[in-house]
Amino acid sequence: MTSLDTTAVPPTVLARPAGTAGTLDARAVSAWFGDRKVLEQVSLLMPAGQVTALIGPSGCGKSTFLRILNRMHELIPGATLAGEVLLDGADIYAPERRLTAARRDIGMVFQKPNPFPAMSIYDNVVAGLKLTGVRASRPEKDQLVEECLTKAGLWREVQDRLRQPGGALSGGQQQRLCIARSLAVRPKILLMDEPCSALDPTSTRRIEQTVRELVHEVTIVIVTHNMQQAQRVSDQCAFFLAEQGTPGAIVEHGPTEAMFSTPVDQRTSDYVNGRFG
Ligand SMILES: Nc1ncnc2c1ncn2[C@@H]1O[C@H](COP(=O)(O)OP(=O)(O)OP(=O)(O)O)[C@@H](O)[C@H]1O
Repeated sequence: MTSLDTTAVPPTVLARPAGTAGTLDARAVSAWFGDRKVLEQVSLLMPAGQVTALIGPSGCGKSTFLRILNRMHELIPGATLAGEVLLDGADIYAPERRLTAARRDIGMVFQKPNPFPAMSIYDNVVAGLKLTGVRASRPEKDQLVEECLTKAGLWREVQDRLRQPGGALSGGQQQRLCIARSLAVRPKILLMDEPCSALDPTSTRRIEQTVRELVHEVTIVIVTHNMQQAQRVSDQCAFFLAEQGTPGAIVEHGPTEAMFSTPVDQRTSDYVNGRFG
């Protein structure tokens, strides 16, 4: 290594400043499970610093689309896809791009809170660093744990018991711990797949509040079946539909307020007003 060879030393995650939300641009994304096509030419721009809600009836491909956005779809046996996903202009599926880079830049929070139950709250937060090969000193970790738990709205509740297991927290707290864990690698995008569906109304509102607080520094894409939630948290919505055995596609997308008050397509109007789905 020469003194000019900066590429040989990967910058640490901790060197990346917080507040670097990215733009995701899905272009003509199609998806298959075996020979069954489940998504048809889905294109959607998810702008930096905004919350995009993916709405639509069960089975229309929202979760599949979300998994394509951080390269989790390809892990499912028999699953294939076509199209492009650009993160700040660079295709996350480009052959030279490493899978771990996509995962680091694009975090995911799942429907069911999935902290490592026996691991301490502190270790849960820093777990992602190890998985993405990043070393951090103890003071750096201490700082990161406080920062991420604060951003996830959990610090005040757990600051005195950081060494207790993550599994001992309530469901809502566990979900906020998972959000903190995702934030620890400083992602540019956070994908959330029905993050509140297993939570009570109070925990749900707390997560929604967290989403709004976070969006200034991380772009959020959230799947939700809850139309009130979509209206409360999102800046724009995309309505997915898979009609009569056809693959899922976006019927309409746009600013959330317009999608709910003046939808262009009758099917959108029927769905957001609870007439089907
Ligand atoms: N692992 C899989 N293997 C085969 N088919 C799958 C798999 N996962 C999903 N599918 C199918 O792909 C289609 C889209 O499913 P997906 O879970 O993306 O829809 P969704 O809109 O997220 O549904 P829900 O709102 O119920 O979560 C469905 O027909 C589903 O049965």
